[in-house]
Amino acid sequence: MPSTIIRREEEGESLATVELKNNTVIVVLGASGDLAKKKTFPALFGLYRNNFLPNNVKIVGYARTNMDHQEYLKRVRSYIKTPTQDIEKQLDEFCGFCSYVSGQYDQDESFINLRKHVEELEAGREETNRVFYMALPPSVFITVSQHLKRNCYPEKGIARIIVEKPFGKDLPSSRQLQRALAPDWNEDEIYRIDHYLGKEMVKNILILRFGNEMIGATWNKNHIDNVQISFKEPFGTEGRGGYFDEFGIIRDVMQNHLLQVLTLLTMERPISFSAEDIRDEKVRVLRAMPAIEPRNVIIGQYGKSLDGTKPGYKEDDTVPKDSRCPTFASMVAYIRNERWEGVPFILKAGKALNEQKTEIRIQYKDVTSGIFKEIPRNELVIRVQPNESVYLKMNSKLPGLSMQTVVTELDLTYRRRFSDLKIPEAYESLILDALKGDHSNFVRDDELDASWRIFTPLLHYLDDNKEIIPMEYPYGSRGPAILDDFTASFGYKFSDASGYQWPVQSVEALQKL
Ligand SMILES: NC(=O)C1=CN([C@@H]2O[C@H](COP(=O)(O)OP(=O)(O)OC[C@H]3O[C@@H](n4cnc5c(N)ncnc54)[C@H](OP(=O)(O)O)[C@@H]3O)[C@@H](O)[C@H]2O)C=CC1
Ligand SMILES: O=C1O[C@H](COP(=O)(O)O)[C@@H](O)[C@H](O)[C@H]1O
Repeated sequence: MPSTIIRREEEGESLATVELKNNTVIVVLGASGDLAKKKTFPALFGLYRNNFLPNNVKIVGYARTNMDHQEYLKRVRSYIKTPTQDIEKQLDEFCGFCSYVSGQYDQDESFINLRKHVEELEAGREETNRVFYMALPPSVFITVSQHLKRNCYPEKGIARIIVEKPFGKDLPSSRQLQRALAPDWNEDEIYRIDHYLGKEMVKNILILRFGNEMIGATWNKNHIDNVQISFKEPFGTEGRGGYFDEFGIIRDVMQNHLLQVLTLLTMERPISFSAEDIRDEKVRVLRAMPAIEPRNVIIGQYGKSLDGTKPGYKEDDTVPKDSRCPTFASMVAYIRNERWEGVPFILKAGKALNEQKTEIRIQYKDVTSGIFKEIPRNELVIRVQPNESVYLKMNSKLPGLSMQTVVTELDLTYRRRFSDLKIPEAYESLILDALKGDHSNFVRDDELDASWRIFTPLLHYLDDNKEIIPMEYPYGSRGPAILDDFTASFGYKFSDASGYQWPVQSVEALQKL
């Protein structure tokens, strides 16, 4: 009987989009690391619990750490934390198909050893599909991908390689990485993860835009004054200072996560929801964005909290005492096309701020003046996390006999709107996409190139000009003091909205204002 792979090829099915339902081994390289612990294994377990892993799947961990099978399983169990206690049986089943191989990242013998182990697990299978998940530091991406190709590439099945960011530090290093991967892995086999593309509300952007005439019709420079995309974390780089100092907030979250969000917000309607149609439109809009100009950027670095209880960035032992690394940045991107000419897209990202929040705020233009003395602008807010929601801030008449206006909102708060809500973790959704052969939520090579082109001149400018020192902001604040003037200078109007409170307000209290 011919293998299903051969049949599929004969029938003209592209192997790139084949769903791996059977005969699959997933190898997690870097299985002892932080990413594997926090994201990869919990996501694999989440997929298993929901019956989304291929039938009879095997999961192999690979890392340098020496440990025996039992010790490894103990680790895997400790990685998986769920609030319910009823998972013990499922955890036992999950561990039943997990195993571990220890080896080096730069030695053929180690990878030959890995192959032998995988082959034992595959014994009796006609088709041998292998998914390699690189939960590894970028310094070993290339050597590992080369060793995998040489020693572990399946002869009778589909191979896929999932690569984690960072994909380089600038345009030249990203291209170098691309050139190193390209001879061994074709673009169809590579899945570059940007985990923001797996987030529920980020995946919702195209539906909100293209599935609602009301939103679609106003989605342009004629109606939208400015857009803010904000990423805020209430904790510093504690424990990760060594890694972070080499990258900084712009490379860590802006060039990738926030730019991906911006791209989905601004691309034109794709011909279909297929991966290539979506990615073609994303590349087109990225190519219409000029490089970020340094004069449209502010950078900051957190110092001690005002009450002195939280340490400043440079107090971390792994951070150089004279570090100029930005832990906060805000910058403005523009798009030179008919739809967006002149609209500022304000990106803001920071660590050690006052709250945890990722949101998109679309601020509409002022209504024609005349009948209103002062009336706030409409804002459409897409709250990516936490408390996923979409709300449209709008003006309404205050109930009663007067003609007083009040800011209120059309509110789609997910946890109130949907019962039995379970929002999948971004990594669950992305690993499932990779198993399904769906590249829509992964970064294509030309997309990566276009995104680095937008950021590289700024990054080099900041790296080279040693006299540029980030502005200090206190741990736990909203960022550098200049921030509000900066956003206001690009047209953002902050409206205190006369005591606006969400979710409910008393009419009587508002009448007294
Ligand atoms: N469904 C839901 O979950 C809803 C929740 N709400 C909640 O109601 C509250 C108010 O919401 P909303 O009006 O949208 O948001 P906010 O008033 O909290 O913030 C509006 C924007 O203004 C910025 N900002 C805050 N203070 C200033 C300032 N002094 N000068 C200039 N800019 C400033 C914020 O930036 P920055 O982030 O940098 O501080 C943010 O981008 C929030 O807590 C929101 O979460 C409202 C509606 C629905
Ligand atoms: O990629 C990264 O993202 C996280 C934030 O991810 P989130 O899903 O919690 O929003 C960030 O903390 C980290 O510095 C960065 O490398």
